Amino acid sequence: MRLRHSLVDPMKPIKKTLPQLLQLCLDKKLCFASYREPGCDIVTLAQDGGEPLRLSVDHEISEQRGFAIAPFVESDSCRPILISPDLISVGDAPDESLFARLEQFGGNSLNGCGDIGETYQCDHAEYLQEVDSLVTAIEAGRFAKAVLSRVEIIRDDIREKVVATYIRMCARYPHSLVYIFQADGHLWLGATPEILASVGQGKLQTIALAATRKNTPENQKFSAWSEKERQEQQYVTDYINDLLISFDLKSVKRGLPYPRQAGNMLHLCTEFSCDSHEIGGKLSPLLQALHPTPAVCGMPKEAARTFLHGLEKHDRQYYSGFLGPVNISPEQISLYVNLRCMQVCRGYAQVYVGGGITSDSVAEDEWTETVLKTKTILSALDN
Ligand SMILES: C=C(O[C@H]1C=CC=C(C(=O)O)[C@@H]1O)C(=O)O
Repeated sequence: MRLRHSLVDPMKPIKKTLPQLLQLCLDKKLCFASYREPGCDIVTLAQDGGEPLRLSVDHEISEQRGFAIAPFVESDSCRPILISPDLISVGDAPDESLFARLEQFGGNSLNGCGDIGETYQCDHAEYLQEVDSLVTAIEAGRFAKAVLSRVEIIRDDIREKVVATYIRMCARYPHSLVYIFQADGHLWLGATPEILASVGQGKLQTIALAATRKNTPENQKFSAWSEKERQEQQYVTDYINDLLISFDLKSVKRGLPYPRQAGNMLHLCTEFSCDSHEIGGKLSPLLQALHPTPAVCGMPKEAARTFLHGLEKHDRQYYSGFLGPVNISPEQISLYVNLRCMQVCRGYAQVYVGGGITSDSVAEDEWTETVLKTKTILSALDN
């Protein structure tokens, strides 16, 4: 009897894949990030050495190169950091040689999912009460809008599912920045639709994004959106508009609001752009003034921030901070607000969601909206 030739040539090494590259970065406890911007290839970058660069106010972001991550509020366990690109892989078929190089890279036992201790998870009834106390404060004239957030804890060890979830999210959310990063004791992944600031091809761009509906053909028409929803987004538009004027940017162009897709949802969006030369190569002062916008904090900013600080019992950490690639492609910066995201820890994971509250908010509807937002991550986690 003659044996048939095997279809696999035993002498030819089997090509390794992007999921294997990402798993190697996780297992070696490297500082790394992988991301996919709308319409672009997946980019993976890894750093040789276990600690990311800590960013401070002295670092002008446009002079850096790497994947930048900034928290909502800086703390000892959550700092603004930059992962350096000692190795870059573009696309989903990484070159074989990258695996050998990665094997030589040094990681850090502190990287990867730490056990930071579960964050406070407020339940349905408590969330409704928090919305009501915000509405009361708004009616008393303390501020006009505040963005309340909460955490949903998954009591399961999902570390083995992280890479597959990220790959699924890349396929499912073509309109979002999809990312995974591991650094400084943190492991996060997310799919965010909100550009905070992007610079490239001579343009600076940002958007005012707020108000949420399910993605249906009817909701894709601006006319379907209520006065409450339009007002909720208008606060963000006015804030960004005034801020760009205060920076004396003369070439600012502003579009009309339209419903913009974000996974299974739509948000109202107004696009802003101006000539990037007007900021004279200095993006950091603008970022510091811009962030957090009323899409994640409130209006006026300080009054809302102070009230939220007293109300929310969890630490937002990197949720509603911002992150993205800085000069990975030359002179191209894309920073997104960190929404629709999950922090992976040893034995559990935490999904962060929030929503804008105004005087017309109905507490139960606000809860339902946050449940919808958790689905961005949870549906990709399951299958
Ligand atoms: C704060 C979040 O979303 C913001 C962005 C778009 C729509 C929002 C809203 O409808 O409230 C939020 O302002 C979040 O997803 O956690």
